[in-house]
Amino acid sequence: MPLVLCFNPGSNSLKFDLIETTANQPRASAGKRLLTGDIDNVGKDTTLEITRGDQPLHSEPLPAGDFDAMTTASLDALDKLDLPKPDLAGVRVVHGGSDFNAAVGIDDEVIRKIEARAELAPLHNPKSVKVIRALQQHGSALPLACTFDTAFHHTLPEVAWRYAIDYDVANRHGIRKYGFHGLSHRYQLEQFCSLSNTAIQQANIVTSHLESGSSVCAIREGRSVETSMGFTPLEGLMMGTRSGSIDPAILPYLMQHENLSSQDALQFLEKKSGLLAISGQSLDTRILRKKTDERSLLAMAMYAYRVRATMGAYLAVLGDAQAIVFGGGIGENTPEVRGPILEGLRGWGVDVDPARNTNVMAGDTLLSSPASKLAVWVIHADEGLQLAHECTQALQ
Ligand SMILES: Nc1ncnc2c1ncn2[C@@H]1O[C@H](COP(=O)(O)OP(=O)(O)O)[C@@H](O)[C@H]1O
Ligand SMILES: CC(=O)OP(=O)(O)O
Ligand SMILES: [Mg+2]
Repeated sequence: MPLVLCFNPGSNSLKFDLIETTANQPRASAGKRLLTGDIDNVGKDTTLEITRGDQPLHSEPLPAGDFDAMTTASLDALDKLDLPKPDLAGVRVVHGGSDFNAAVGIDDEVIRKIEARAELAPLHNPKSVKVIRALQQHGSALPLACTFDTAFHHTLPEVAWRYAIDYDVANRHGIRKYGFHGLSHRYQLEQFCSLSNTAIQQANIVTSHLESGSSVCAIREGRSVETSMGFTPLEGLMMGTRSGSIDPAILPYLMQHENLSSQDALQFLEKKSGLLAISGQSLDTRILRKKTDERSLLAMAMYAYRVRATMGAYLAVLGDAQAIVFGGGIGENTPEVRGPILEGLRGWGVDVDPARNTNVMAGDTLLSSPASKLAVWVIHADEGLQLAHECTQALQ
């Protein structure tokens, strides 16, 4: 019964879980979560919250610090609680490039490769390295493994991963679509198959991971064949603070007319765009869904519109699909976003009672009616369970 301590450094948050797995469990959802920890808004004064189910175990204010300091504070807090000792630790890494198609044990060479990809995932990869270094220095001497968002998308066909730019330049620089949120899309796929009694090889579905970072994935016969994030996690949908896809000509135009360096321009698109830029108030849909001012409503409508347009495109990619799945903090908990998407997909045979959509918040639920040609599921996209599962397999 390996006990796995998993760290998930996101763009804004550090989440961790203590999860009991079994060496030969069939899928991630078989893992058992003993507790979960959450530090939101890393970089500002913040709070570490540790909970077991709904029960608070520990709450501690933390001064502003980076992801290494947050990891050390989490490990210290866990040491003080009377808990069984973990057997291994796992870390989510966003960008593994073409180097990794499965979870691996961590050594210096793995860390070097993660660092080499930092330029392509500046909001993520450096944070994973900070978490890994803090784990190595903590003295608990846990075996360490990591797993990669990009791994699930290794099956993309070339028509999907290749950009229509100079063939040789693209090859020389490894410029291609990699795709992200693979832990979440894989978890949703396997959970959909388990709940609907579908064999993985027969699953043709569209999954969505809708949070601060957001992406959609088309899955044919159980394999990722198209996804909305690309060379970096900036492409695709509108996100909390990220623009998603825009006309690339906007970038040099902005650099010239707003006098921005390439780094400033990237910051503009990664940190100062998305829901935050349009609403002018918040990147968080928990706040925006309660607002009634014009710009907050526009931000929510634009977010939903882009998900709907991408899901529609991916239904065309698949040709024939059984289901769409909503996952992630927004996908699971925001009927205001799901509503216009479901309305827009009526022509594909989606039949969901609007009252049912309004009432479903979280949990693994079939949203659509039995008459719906395309099933609609809400599935709790549990990156922690997937991380624990994959890291256990890597260190077996
Ligand atoms: N319970 C919830 N209800 C509604 N929205 C949520 C909920 N939890 C998260 N969200 C949405 O997801 C976002 C946080 O995403 P998260 O994945 O925690 O961030 P990160 O990008 O750091 O991984 C919030 O800003 C909010 O828009
Ligand atoms: C890849 C990515 O955007 O991750 P997150 O949603 O955790 O920021
Ligand atoms: Mg996340």
